[in-house]
Amino acid sequence: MAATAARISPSLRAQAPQTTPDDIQIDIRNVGKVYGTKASDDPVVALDGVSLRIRRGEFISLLGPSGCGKSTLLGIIAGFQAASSGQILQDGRPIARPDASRTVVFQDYALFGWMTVQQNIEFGLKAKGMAKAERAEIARALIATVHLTGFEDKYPHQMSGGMKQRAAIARALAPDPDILLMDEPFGALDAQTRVLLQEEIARISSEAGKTVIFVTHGIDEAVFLADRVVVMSPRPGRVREEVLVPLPRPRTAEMRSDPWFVSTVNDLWETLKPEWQKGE
Ligand SMILES: Nc1ncnc2c1ncn2[C@@H]1O[C@H](COP(=O)(O)OP(=O)(O)OP(=O)(O)O)[C@@H](O)[C@H]1O
Repeated sequence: MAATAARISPSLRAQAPQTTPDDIQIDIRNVGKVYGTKASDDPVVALDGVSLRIRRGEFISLLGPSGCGKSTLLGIIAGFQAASSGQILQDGRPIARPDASRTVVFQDYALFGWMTVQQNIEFGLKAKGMAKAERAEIARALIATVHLTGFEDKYPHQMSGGMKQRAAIARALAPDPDILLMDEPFGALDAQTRVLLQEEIARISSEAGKTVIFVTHGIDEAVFLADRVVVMSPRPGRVREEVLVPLPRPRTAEMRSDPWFVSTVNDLWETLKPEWQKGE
């Protein structure tokens, strides 16, 4: 079963937003996932009894050691795969398949190599039958949002990792999804680019008012970005604890030296270190 809120101090708990049923956008109910259920396979229990309720507009970081089921959970929320038990509701309806209300940003950018930045961003809109002028305008605005103006006609191989990930974020935002799912999106980037993109995704997600679920191994990244950090246990993945982040928005670089930020990152590291070491 999910252990919840063990780390939330009474003073922070008082600051936690009051949640009404209408605010809940994603309701993860006792979800389990077992891989390899054929007789010839050794079953792998990736998730066991995960329950989590996510508010509209909330930024959730899913943090945990390698193999704890973070990507599996994200994939079930996306609709790419089914849960073995339990269910996930979006606005009260079970998620059964991928749809444009939830888009995903992956670590490896997943851009089409034969398309320019502009074409990549327009791709989903074109598939929906949107007129050329309208989709070009949406793409132009998003290109400006992710600071790629001037690179519209570049192909992915002509850009750095950080630029490709900006383009991938713009492409994910193009259909105007309600929910943005991000699976270690900055994992392949160098440390400096990572920090810059963290600040940008914090800005973009609050400006756009999206619900974001952000999978990461990075403790400081998880805390810097989130309204709530959900810490998962080693496999089988369960919700082990949750940390409410009281830092105001917009998040700024100086907050990384805020005493609460520093001590929370250190506490989480102390908690997770033995598991990280075991997983090495
Ligand atoms: N298609 C699959 N078939 C069998 N086992 C799988 C499959 N996908 C994932 N697993 C196993 O399920 C467990 C959870 O994997 P998952 O990728 O969800 O974890 P994760 O927390 O995202 O890991 P990482 O941080 O390393 O990406 C792992 O033990 C993994 O080997």
